[in-house]
Amino acid sequence: MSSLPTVATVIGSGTMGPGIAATLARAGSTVRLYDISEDAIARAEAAYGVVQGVLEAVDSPSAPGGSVTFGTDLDAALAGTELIIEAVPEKLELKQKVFADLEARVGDDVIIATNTSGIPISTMAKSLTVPGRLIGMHWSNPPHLIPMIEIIPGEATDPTLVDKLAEIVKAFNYVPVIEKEIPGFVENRVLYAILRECMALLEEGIVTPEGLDAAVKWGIGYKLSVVGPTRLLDMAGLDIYQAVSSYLNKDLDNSTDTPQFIKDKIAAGELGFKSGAGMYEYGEGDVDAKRKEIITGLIAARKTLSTIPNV
Ligand SMILES: NC(=O)c1ccc[n+]([C@@H]2O[C@H](COP(=O)([O-])OP(=O)(O)OC[C@H]3O[C@@H](n4cnc5c(N)ncnc54)[C@H](O)[C@@H]3O)[C@@H](O)[C@H]2O)c1
Ligand SMILES: Cc1ncc(C=O)c(C(=O)O)c1O
Repeated sequence: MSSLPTVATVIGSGTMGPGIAATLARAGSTVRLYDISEDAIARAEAAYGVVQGVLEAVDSPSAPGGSVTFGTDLDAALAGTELIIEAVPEKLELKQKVFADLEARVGDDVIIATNTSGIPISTMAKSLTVPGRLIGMHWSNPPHLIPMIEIIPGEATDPTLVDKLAEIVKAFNYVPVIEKEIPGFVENRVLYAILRECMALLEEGIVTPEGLDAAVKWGIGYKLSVVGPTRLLDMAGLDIYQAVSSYLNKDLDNSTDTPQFIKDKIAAGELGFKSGAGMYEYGEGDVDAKRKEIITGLIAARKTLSTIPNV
């Protein structure tokens, strides 16, 4: 019997919600995608066919009976739900307000999973009436393509939820990684360590954005997609790691704040794809074209990687 919930609810239909909902629905769940914004729901509905096409292209597990319904009626979205996945903006107070609204409407046995990028689960759980039902379920963007989910219990999380959620994740053929709670969890700690150094290299004018993207894609990116960092050390030799890290580690960027040039871009309204400029400039149609190239590349890479053994 599948461990998938018969009915699941996704709260927040922005960048992450629609792909999460579609992945569960394709695997067989009845999913209700809820947002406070009518516009966000309309965008998700309009894009649903494309997301389904991507799931088809990567042979995401499919079972009959699954579906997504879209709406702004919270009670309707929660009727009969067994699992709620919260994907509203990364603001502690907002998430806590959402949890209070949810808890007022559902029974104590309903699981609340949060897609937070790194706010500690224990901090969020403090405001819950049933703190044991809250667990971290961190999907990576785009969620319908990146087949790995971090599972993070907080101090109060019911321990049985960890295995239960891991079984749900396996049921749609994703890899669950169970972690201990720490700010940023594992994936974002590693990503933000890389991004911190990358931004410092750009700020100091050591390399161009194009050069940096090429060096990371074809150097560490390509290699790390096949060999994880631990195995990489065995491949390189621990003695080499010691020799290099003994002089390099102290030279690496250790700033604790966001770089000023990024803050300046944000102040100028340059947020990336969503505003037509960011690290790069985008002309008419460029953003759509880049999004398409990225999705096409991720589909091709996932297909290839799925044929390669874990080394
Ligand atoms: N974007 C990413 O790459 C990414 C990756 C992994 C995890 N996350 C995390 O997932 C969560 C959502 O991120 P996102 O990028 O999808 O955000 P987003 O801003 O794109 O979308 C959030 C959606 O939540 C809706 N919303 C706001 N308040 C709400 C409420 N009270 N009830 C219901 N809906 C509400 C908004 O209308 C919006 O559509 C965040 O915690 C984020 O850190 C994001
Ligand atoms: C820059 C950045 N920050 C956070 C996340 C996820 O929490 C992602 C991602 O999933 O890709 C990201 O790119």
